[in-house]
Amino acid sequence: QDTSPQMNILQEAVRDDGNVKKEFDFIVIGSGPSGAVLANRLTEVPEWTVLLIEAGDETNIVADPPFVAGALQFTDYNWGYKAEQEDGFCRGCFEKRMLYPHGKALGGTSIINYMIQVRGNPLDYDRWAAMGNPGWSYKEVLPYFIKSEDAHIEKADAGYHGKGGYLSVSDVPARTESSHAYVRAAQEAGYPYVDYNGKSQIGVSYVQGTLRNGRRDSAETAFLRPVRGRKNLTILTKSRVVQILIRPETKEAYGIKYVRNKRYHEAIASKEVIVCAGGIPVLRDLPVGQKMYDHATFPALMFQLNESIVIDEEKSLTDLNTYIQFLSGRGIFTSLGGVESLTYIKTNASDDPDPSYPDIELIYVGGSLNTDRGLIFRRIFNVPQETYDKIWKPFEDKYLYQIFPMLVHPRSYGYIRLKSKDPFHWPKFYANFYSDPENHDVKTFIAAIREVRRINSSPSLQRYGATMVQTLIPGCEDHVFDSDEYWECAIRTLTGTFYHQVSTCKMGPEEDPEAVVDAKLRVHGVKNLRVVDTSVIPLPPTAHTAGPSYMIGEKASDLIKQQWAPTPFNLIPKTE
Ligand SMILES: Cc1cc2nc3c(=O)[nH]c(=O)nc-3n(C[C@H](O)[C@H](O)[C@H](O)COP(=O)(O)OP(=O)(O)OC[C@H]3O[C@@H](n4cnc5c(N)ncnc54)[C@H](O)[C@@H]3O)c2cc1C
Repeated sequence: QDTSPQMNILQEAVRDDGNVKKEFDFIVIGSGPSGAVLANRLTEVPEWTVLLIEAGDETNIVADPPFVAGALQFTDYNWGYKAEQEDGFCRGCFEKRMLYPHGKALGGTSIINYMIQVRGNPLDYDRWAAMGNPGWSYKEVLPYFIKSEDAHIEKADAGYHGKGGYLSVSDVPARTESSHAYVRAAQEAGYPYVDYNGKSQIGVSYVQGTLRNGRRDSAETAFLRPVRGRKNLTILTKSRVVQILIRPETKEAYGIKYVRNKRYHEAIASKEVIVCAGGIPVLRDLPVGQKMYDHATFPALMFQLNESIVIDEEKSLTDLNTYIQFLSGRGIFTSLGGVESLTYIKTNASDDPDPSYPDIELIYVGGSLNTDRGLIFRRIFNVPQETYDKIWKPFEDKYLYQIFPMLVHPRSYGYIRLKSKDPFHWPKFYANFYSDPENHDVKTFIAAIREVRRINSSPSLQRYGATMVQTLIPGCEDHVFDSDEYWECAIRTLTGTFYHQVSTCKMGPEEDPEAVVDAKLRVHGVKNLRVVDTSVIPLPPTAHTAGPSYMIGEKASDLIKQQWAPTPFNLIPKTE
């Protein structure tokens, strides 16, 4: 029984015989980072008409303050998926499942995400290219990252950032004293201060966020709002695509069928249909959804400090000043849900030959799951109330910071299955974390936890008496604290994700049995149909995935212009 609200629409939907057929040059399905960029860039060509179609609604100012990012998961801007129950992880989560939020709004997941902006490691892209995807090496994609960007970063590496692009990437105005202590401590532990979106990634840095004047800069505010007046751009919200129309004889995509206001409609694309729906499988006979990588985390690595230098949410929210500060783009509301700094490390579990290739990202939060007394953060990680009461509650009036290690290159991968042919049925997500035969993913996490402890022992944090919270995770009491067995139990008991599902429509050459699209993002064996979103990413990047998704949108726009533009058009890099 599917209890999704969308089911009701289907039951009530009736065939609309008075279908208004509309024809466009391009139909873009989904308005997340990739789709919004495409809608913007394709309508730069005055001769073209574009329909951008989005299942979710327009957003409003609720999404603006970065600090409330986590709470947006509990609004209608989230499809509300959950991953399936499996044995090897999340054993102690509520219902033994992870929440699997996905944005459903104009702007896609960039409406509910944490705005952490990371491009990835140069090797990520060089490896994509080496897998048979010409055009995707770091040297070739870097211009697209720069093209999108309007950077406001104090310690930016010269030559790596853009000015005047649509997407504002900035330092975060809110920084706690504890984050300064942590950044210093990481440097004392041997990590250089880096611009992780610049020359090299390994090191520590304050986080860069997609913020404009301290507010969320989403795919909608950055790429759609400034061009909504274009006559050749039609945006339809609350319109859900249920089918891509394909001529069976020629295998050519020529339009879509969608539901809007409980009626079926069709729209025709004279050139292409472009799927930017964030990896929801819509095709058949190709290995869609067979492989799904994701970035796992462990949400219970906390350290206690002896001074009040972390986020004090209660005090901030009851202080009028907090609201006044936000009006001028300052103060705690500009914090990315508490995320303040990132450290890229290569643990001693890594067997990658390249010394510049991290295997873990450490996300520093100047607070913990108890900063809001278990209201939102606990629910995000599906931590049961009893577990919260045991681990976090006793520290509610203490000062905790938390590190979320993110496994950037997991060997384990999961998959997606359709429940039925009904497009209104939610798919089933199997994350399949920690299932690689050599247990390498778990070993990497354990190595990361030990490295975090080493950083924590540096003088700048010891000055505040930083000590690890050592309450045993329920279910792991039989193990000795800090033994490898204990940590393995802990990370398999409380497990989270950073929501970076990739590879479900993998990019690769035709001879690659896992590939769904080619290096120009055209679906193998179907004409006039592309997939342009994070699902094409062939290997998990050393990044959060919105950054790569904007880049993929930029690059795809040029690929499409190269193929169809009536006159040569402002392409990067220049075509020969
Ligand atoms: C809670 C959360 C926090 C995150 N935090 C970060 C972060 O801090 N930094 C970062 O880089 N990444 C983050 N991510 C990931 C990142 O936001 C996504 O990877 C990125 O937005 C994906 O972009 P996309 O263009 O592929 O698709 P999406 O942004 O997912 O957009 C897809 C759009 O398609 C629409 N759609 C789907 N099906 C249909 C249909 N049938 N008909 C019409 N429309 C449809 C959806 O409603 C949605 O609006 C986070 C993700 C989540 C869930």
